[in-house]
Amino acid sequence: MPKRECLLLYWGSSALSVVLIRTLMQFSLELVSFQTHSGIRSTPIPSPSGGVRTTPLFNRPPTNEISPLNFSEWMRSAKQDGSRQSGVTMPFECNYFQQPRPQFEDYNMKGMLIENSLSQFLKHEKRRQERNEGLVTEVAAGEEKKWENLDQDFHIESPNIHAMLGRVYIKKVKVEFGEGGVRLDRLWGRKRDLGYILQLMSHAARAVYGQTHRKDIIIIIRAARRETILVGDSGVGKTSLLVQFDQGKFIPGSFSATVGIGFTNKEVTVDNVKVQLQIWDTAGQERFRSVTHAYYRDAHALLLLYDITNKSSFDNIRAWLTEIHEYAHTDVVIMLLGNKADMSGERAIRREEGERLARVSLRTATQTPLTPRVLLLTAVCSPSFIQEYSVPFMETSAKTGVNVELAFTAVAKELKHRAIQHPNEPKFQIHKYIDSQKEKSGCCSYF
Ligand SMILES: Nc1nc2c(ncn2[C@@H]2O[C@H](COP(=O)(O)OP(=O)(O)OP(=O)(O)O)[C@@H](O)[C@H]2O)c(=O)[nH]1
Repeated sequence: MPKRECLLLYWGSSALSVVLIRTLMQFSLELVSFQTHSGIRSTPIPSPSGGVRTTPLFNRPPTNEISPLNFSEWMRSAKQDGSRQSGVTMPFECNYFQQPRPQFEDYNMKGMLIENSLSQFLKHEKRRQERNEGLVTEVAAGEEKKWENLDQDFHIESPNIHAMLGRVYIKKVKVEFGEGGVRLDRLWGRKRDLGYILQLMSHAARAVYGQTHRKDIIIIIRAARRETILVGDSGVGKTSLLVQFDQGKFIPGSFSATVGIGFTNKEVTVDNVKVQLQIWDTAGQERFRSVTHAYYRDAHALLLLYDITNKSSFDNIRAWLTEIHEYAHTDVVIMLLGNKADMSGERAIRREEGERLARVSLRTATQTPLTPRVLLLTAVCSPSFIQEYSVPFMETSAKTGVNVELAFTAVAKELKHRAIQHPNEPKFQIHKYIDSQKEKSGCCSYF
């Protein structure tokens, strides 16, 4: 197959880039990788090539805006620039999306170019795989030292690309260029195979260059942090739960309702892999509902809270599930939490009631009312059936911290396993994990 140039555009996920880079190299595509990055919603630019030095590739940032249409020219002029160095990355501003697009307008785009460092990049990735460390963020978090002694010639050995891509969770793919361009969006939240990726690439190429120019291929992928959203009635303790998880403290005192929505970034290490959680704290009050709906769409996980001392917050869980069903993606991880477990003296909802609600919160229960038939159905189902289809449940206390860490860690584990399950690895059983951890910590003795 002849060599072809490829421009890979993506932002948010270094893991995904590794997989795509490997794929593209398989197809003899000469690769130039370019990563865009959200400057507002995340921490400083993660280097997809880990510890590659960040010496500027060029003395000055490119004056012209880079786009698929002027990319070759841009590269040519860049190569003539005497200041070019090898094996480096360079962050630069990229105002790539010129037209207002609501979902992107808050992004301050930054980019980085990885070029000669690619072989090192892949070597690093291979080592990581050998250590069975999965594909998540180590590349981004890599240390400079690891790069020092790597030799240059690297071969991709038996890359199980199909299997790897099968496990990649492409959150949203968007290809949209100028007039007459192809627009491929609303593809988020699905696992895609190699055939699909290649199809997408060819669509993109056609959109930009037409049938006759198939030289360059452009992919734009958004694969962000694992977004987790806290939902539930006002006053159930969503903000307090997040503060407890993030800062390990509980701030007692007068209750001030959340206005709109806020978020916290938190890194959780599961099985030696760092998972970046972006946790969104929503306002429980009805008047903010339309704001929060917009965020459901991008959620990987939803923590649905009620207050064990407040019956109506429990009764409203069904309404929340209906909303989730309507606005969130079908793959979303849902966990039911009965908060304020420290206030057992004022308990209005027994723990078993929470457990039962979680059981009948089967995927279908979001559409089906809780009729006696549904209850009967779940009552006669085997434990394994229930484990597979029920929503994980636990009681928490944002005040004492009971089960708070566990709730988020379980979600992070589930998301990590969904994204990068190794072929020989058994499926992660979130219910079993929660049960085992609860037993270990002896957390629930006072429930
Ligand atoms: N005892 C006890 N009080 C809690 C707990 N969690 C929250 N609270 C209290 O409950 C009140 C409401 O907590 P918030 O965390 O603000 O509730 P919220 O769900 O974020 O409310 P909205 O922002 O309106 O949606 C505050 O006074 C908290 O101190 C808990 O686990 N135990």
